Formats: sequence, structure tokens, C-alpha cells
Amino acid sequence: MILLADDEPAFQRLTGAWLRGLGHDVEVAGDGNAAVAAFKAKPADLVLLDLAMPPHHDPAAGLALIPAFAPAAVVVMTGHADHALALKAVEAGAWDFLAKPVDPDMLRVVVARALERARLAREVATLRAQVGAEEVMGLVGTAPAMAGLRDLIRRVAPTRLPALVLGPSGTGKELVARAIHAASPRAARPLVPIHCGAVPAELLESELFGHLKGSFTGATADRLGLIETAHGGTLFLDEIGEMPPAMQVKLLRFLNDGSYQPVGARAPREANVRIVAATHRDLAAAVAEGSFREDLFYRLKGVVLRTPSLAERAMDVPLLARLFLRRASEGRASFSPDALDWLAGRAWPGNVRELRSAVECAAALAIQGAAGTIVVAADLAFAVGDTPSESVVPAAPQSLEEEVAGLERRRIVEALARTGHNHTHTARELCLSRVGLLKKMDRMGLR
Ligand SMILES: Nc1ncnc2c1ncn2[C@@H]1O[C@H](COP(=O)(O)OP(=O)(O)OP(=O)(O)O)[C@@H](O)[C@H]1O
Repeated sequence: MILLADDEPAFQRLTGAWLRGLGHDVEVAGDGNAAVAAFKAKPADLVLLDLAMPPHHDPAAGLALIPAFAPAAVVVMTGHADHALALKAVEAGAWDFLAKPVDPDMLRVVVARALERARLAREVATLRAQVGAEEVMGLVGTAPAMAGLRDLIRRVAPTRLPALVLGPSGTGKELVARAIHAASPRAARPLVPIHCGAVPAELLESELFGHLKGSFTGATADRLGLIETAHGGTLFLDEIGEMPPAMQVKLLRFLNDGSYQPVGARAPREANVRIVAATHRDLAAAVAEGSFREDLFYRLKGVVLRTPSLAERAMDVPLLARLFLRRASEGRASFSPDALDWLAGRAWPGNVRELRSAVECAAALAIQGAAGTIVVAADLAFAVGDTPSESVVPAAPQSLEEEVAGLERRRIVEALARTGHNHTHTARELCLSRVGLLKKMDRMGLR
């Protein structure tokens, strides 16, 4: 929209008609105050501003109005002899100037340039907002629950308090731990993660605290524990709810006085480590049933951060899906509208992790057409196992060659999924040589 601010009725009429004739939407104001009020009520992309208007008829007052029209482009209109004034206007932030009487062709060109600049400025602002909203601290999401989570991370990061991250599986608990570490004064030191459920109970102590040579069969050399590796940094205890009771006691001691004893060592050692723990389990219930120590629970929950399930922040599904697709396809694929509807209309019990896998799998399955790769709802449905592959229908008519390529790709992706990405087994299942399979995968960008 263009705001034409000029007090001469004839000029308003003629210029307004000329601009409307060019297809622009034009609003007219006859003095400075009315122009500012009209702009506030309905911001224009471009303001054509006469500098000597009522009530002051003073070009200096006209110049003072320019900032009131930000972020629109302002083109001032001055008399022929007012070259110095035009320059002052540009210094004050005007985009360009036109001498009166205005030449219609000149007006057309200046208006087109100014509107293009306004369009670009809007695009930059949208992109900036998207980048800001998309990925703050590695955590994508604009839902209020995510904003609250980021705020808490910012506040807790500079402290030494232990943090306990609670939330369903696949909701980004590890990302939160990483964000706390990255925003803390310890960021230059290591963040050391350990999955307490994945390490056999008898090895966990040596893994965390280290051991001395000869302290048990197989201890052929001294070994540093993860606590020592994390010295000055952060130790991330993932799935803390799985920690065996004997280890819980030792961890509590470390949390209480910062000391620990490597397996086989006679004297305790000390390390300066911040603990961030996470679990999807209900730790309070585990305490109540006696499988988790109450004193350790209270020690760990210096600050509790909760990661919301995807159902609690459904508005973030399209944002996350687009991001995962962009990453998976290096920006080469996009969703069809039915795909986005399908994503938004489905429950995601596995949360962000499930959404990410579905998008990545669908991106690999989607058929490359002449217009690029479009992921359609059927690709996603197949990726999550909702439909058999036969019912995956292409979005657009395809050539025989495209259809064959799509089928070949789909068979390979399916077999890879079935064999857990074991190339030898996949090749055997598809009656290909291993090298042949790898070549095809390379060609299809599946590796
Ligand atoms: N807010 C988010 N923004 C971007 N990616 C996310 C977000 N939340 C989760 N993810 C992605 O989802 C996957 C699972 O995240 P993560 O491992 O942090 O979850 P978790 O809650 O620790 O899961 P689990 O309880 O199973 O260990 C990862 O690939 C992660 O990058």
C-alpha cells in the first residue's frame, strides 16, 4: 500500500489516479498529522511525502516526520530548487526524492524500486524471525512451553546447581542438557554424557570413577573415569532412573562433597563437575516404591526442567518437520500441502524423535520429479508403517523411468530398514552384490 501525503487536491487526484492505474493500493492524507495517523492505523509499504504541508508548511517539520514512517520506504517530494532539502531528507532516512512537478514515468520507476525494497525488507525480517524462533540453543519450537524451557535454561546455566531434566522419551532432554552446558561458564570444558541404563551395572562404577591397573580381571592399565574427563565441565547422566542402587550411593557421595574413589584406589579424589541428569521415568514413584534413593533424588533435583511432549506443543510440528526435511535433503525437498496436514493430524507418541525418523525416512522414499522432490502424505504414512508400500501414490504423473527409479529406491530403503542398515544383509535380500548396492545407494544419495 502507498500513502500519498500531499495537501494539493489536484496533485492528490492526478497522482492517486496514476498510481491506482498502475495497480497500486493508494491512501491519501492532506497534512502531516493526518499522514502519521493514517500510517499508524494502516502501515503503508511506501510513503510519498510532500515536505511542506499544513499545519506548519515548514520543510523542517516535514523532515521531522520521516522517522514516524519506519520501517516503510519514504520518498520525499520537493520543489525543483530544493536540492539541499532533498539531500537532508535522504540523510534523515528517506529512501529517495522526487522533484515537483513530478514526472509520471519517473514516479513509476521510483515507486517500483521503493516497493521492491520494502518487499525485501519484509522478507529479511521474516527470515530473521524464523531463524531466531527456529533454533535457539539447538532447541526448535515457538510453543509457549518451549519459550519457558529456554528461559529456565538461561537462568539455571550460569549456576552450579545440579539440574534434573524430566520428560517423555524423544522430547529433547539431551538437547536441554547440552544447552545448559553450552550456556554455562563451563562451555569451554567437556560435556560428558553417559547412558546409565546402557552400561552393565558391574562396569558402571569403573566407567564413571575410573580404575587402577590390576583392580579387577581385565584391568590391564589405569583408566580415567568419566567424572575426571568431565573435570571443569558437565557430566550428563542420561536415564538416571536406571542407575543401580550401589552406584546411587557412590554418586550421592560425589554430589555431597565432590569426592569419589576410582575402583582399586585407596584414597578418594576430587573433581569439579556439574551434574545434569535426565530420565523419562517417574522418579518420585521410583522413590516411593524403593528403587531410587530419596536422598539422591532430592540432591539431583536442584532445578527441575520439564520437556513437553509433542502433543503439548502440536503447533511446533510443521516447524520441526520442515527443519528435519531441510536437513535430510540438504534443502532439496519440500512437503506437499497434504503432507503437512497429515503430519499435523497425527499423534506422535515417540515425540520429536519419531517425527524426525518419519520425515527422514519419507525424504528418502519420496520420488524425485521434474519439479524437485516433493514429500507427500503417502510417503509419510508409509514411513511410519501406516500403509503398505503398494498404496504409495505419486504426487504427479511420472515417466516410466521415474516410476522405476522410485520403486528401486523404495525397495532399498525398505530392505535397509528391515536389516537395521546392514549392507551385506540388504544386498543379499535384494539379490545384489554388496558393491552394487553401495553404488546404487551412492547414486540415490542414501549413504
Ligand atoms: N526441540 C527440539 N528441537 C530440535 N530437535 C529436537 C528437539 N527435541 C528433540 N529433538 C530431536 O529429537 C531427537 C531426540 O532428542 P533427545 O535424544 O534429546 O531426546 P530425549 O528426551 O533425551 O530422549 P530419551 O528419553 O529417549 O533419551 C534428537 O534427534 C533431537 O535432536
